[in-house]
Amino acid sequence: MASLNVANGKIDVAGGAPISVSVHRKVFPPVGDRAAQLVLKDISFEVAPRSFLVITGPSGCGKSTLLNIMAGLDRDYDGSVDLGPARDRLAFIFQTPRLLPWRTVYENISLALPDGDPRQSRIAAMLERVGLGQAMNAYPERLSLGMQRRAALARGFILEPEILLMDEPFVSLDEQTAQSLRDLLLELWHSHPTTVIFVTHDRTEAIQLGTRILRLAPGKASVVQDVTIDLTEAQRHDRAAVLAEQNRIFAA
Ligand SMILES: Nc1ncnc2c1ncn2[C@@H]1O[C@H](COP(=O)(O)OP(=O)(O)OP(=O)(O)O)[C@@H](O)[C@H]1O
Repeated sequence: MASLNVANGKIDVAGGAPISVSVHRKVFPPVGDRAAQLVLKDISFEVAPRSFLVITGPSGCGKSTLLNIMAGLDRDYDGSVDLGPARDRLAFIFQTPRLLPWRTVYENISLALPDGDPRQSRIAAMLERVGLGQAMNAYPERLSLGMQRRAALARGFILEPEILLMDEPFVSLDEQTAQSLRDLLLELWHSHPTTVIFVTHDRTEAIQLGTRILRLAPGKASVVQDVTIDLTEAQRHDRAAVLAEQNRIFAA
């Protein structure tokens, strides 16, 4: 298994097989009066194991479509995705937390695992870790959206995935709650190293989280920018450093 070394706040990634993505064309067929739409064209990239790739760009540029293709949820495209041996250890955290309302928080996490799986014994600790120790026997309707998203993080990380796909998981939260969830995600990622592919339209979030950013643009159907983010953990929490990086990247 690859190792993750955290030294001086920087993350060095080593070992494992990269993910390889090559989408020649993704076209949505015509719907009603709407003509067929070319959404993705000639997109090829590799993702290093244990890296944190952010796919960003404005609404409608094709971020979710690309993520769904990578997840195998959309197979109607021209191209190929090779997740390597990690393909069997994949988790997906969606924009909506997707908790079953008739199950407690604990049961929602438990249902993600087979009966008798040794990871079942780690659920309570994981819920403590994400700040839901007091809420594990509550039903989702009693939780705030931020707490539901903590539960979704717990359900994703309890699987100990090799690949974690996340589609705008912190959207529609107030900034303080979103920031606390971003901090939690980075903590979980450091202690449970995995390849993360994270979709967001939020440029600040992209820079705070990613080790690399792929930017899509509306109407282009392809990657317009592919940049490495080389910030320390301290810099990721420093507004001025994030803003400077934001100007460097997105002004280009
Ligand atoms: N099932 C579908 N059928 C037809 N068109 C679709 C379908 N899903 C997405 N599209 C269109 O494809 C384009 C890209 O959509 P996609 O959801 O991938 O964008 P996005 O960048 O993730 O946007 P957002 O941030 O708003 O979720 C949009 O124009 C959208 O309307």
